[in-house]
Amino acid sequence: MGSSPASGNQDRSEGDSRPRHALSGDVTGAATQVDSPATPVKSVAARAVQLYKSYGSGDTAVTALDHVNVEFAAHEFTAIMGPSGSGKSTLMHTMAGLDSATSGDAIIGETNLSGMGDKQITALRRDRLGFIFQSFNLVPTLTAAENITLPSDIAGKSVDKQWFEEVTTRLGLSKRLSHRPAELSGGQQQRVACARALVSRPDIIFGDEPTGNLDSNSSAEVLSILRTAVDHDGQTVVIVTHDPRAASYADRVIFLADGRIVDELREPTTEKILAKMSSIEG
Ligand SMILES: Nc1ncnc2c1ncn2[C@@H]1O[C@H](COP(=O)(O)OP(=O)(O)OP(=O)(O)O)[C@@H](O)[C@H]1O
Repeated sequence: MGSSPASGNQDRSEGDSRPRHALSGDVTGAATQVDSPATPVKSVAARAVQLYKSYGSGDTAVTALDHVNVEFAAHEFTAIMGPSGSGKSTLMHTMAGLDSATSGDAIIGETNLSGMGDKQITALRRDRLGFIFQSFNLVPTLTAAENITLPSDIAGKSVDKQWFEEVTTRLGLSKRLSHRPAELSGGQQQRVACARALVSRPDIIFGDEPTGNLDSNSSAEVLSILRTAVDHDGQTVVIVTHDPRAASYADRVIFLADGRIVDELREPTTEKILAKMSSIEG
């Protein structure tokens, strides 16, 4: 890993032959979807319906999400961007069951999180979602291998050994599995967190600024891991990021401002993202 920094869409040449969506039956986007009657309908991994979140009350109330409607397609990589305070983290956290909405629906697959109790949401997060946080969130007393299998261990699910080996080899962790987080670099720790998210084959991986604490090489590695998971394994990935270069790895970027989705880009490049950001920020 790491010898050839991975690249986002801006570096994908016309002749780029990497499989974009390896699972048959999945389509890449609206442009390919419209004309062909043979194109299957894109399935939705998660959606927000009139999702509303406010903090505080009275004069000090803040609207973090203002009746957001959005779908996250299965087997796609989506990046959420927007100015500071626009509601990115709130959207991701309510979709991922880390925070509850004031009203509206956050739906994972066919499961509506709104109205679910804490225990059910905890189980859903554990069984069906993967998380990658800016601060890695590894357990310091456990080895890399133990951290990777922890969610499955807690859920009482057996880990597919072959898949564990494939993921850890692909992520360049084979020789680091007995190390504790303090013995690993930041980039290695985040690769452990990626392996932890991937190994249980969750319905969706949510990343909250997953490259926020990484240098550019490690960022490129992590983004390339996520890109490969989507292209090669049909994983669904949704990240929040401030970094246009990170967002350029996505299939689609949605832009938030003042708690609303104000724009989106498909096949984004860093340049196109920067242009949208500056028009949104005025
Ligand atoms: N716990 C909270 N209590 C009160 N207000 C909050 C809380 N969390 C978020 N907010 C407010 O909700 C709005 C959206 O916040 P959010 O963190 O979702 O934005 P963001 O786009 O992720 O911002 P950043 O890019 O700075 O992380 C902001 O106005 C913020 O101040």
